[in-house]
Amino acid sequence: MKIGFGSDHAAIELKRCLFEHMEARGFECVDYGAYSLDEKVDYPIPGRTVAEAIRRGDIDKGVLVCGTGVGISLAANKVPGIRAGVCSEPFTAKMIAEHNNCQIVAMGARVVGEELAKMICDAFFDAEFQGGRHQRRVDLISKIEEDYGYSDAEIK
Ligand SMILES: O=C(CO)[C@H](O)[C@H](O)[C@H](O)COP(=O)(O)O
Repeated sequence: MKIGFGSDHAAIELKRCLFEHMEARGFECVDYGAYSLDEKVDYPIPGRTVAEAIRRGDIDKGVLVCGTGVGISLAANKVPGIRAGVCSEPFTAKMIAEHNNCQIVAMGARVVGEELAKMICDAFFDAEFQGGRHQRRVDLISKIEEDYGYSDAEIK
């Protein structure tokens, strides 16, 4: 499993911490920025970058962090086929994998501390999509993209 990491300026340190944690667990990890504490990076940029990397098949899943996790997940969720969920505890992280088949877990660096964030990551990556009735619901999410005509849009 190859995991992509992205953050804005507010969450660079948490991203680094989670990157090192998942790398130590044996996952192949790729850092898509932000890289410097000196530079402001608007959250839609890393959110879009990581989501598009998943859509292209460059990586399998992603971890996105900004101040709250909300802005960066909103951006990622605009990319067709991508499902990102914001989590501030491990139970929801397990559920977004098992029920929602999310490819991205998002967190807020101004919301969760490092140890809790690691537990959230572990819960997400240790869980598997359960299919069954959940597949029907995920398909209904995809149908929204189809009905609006952007499910097969090319990456610009
Ligand atoms: O987008 C956000 C909320 O969903 C994030 O919290 C951002 O990190 C935040 O807006 C950044 O704010 P800053 O005052 O520019 O550091």
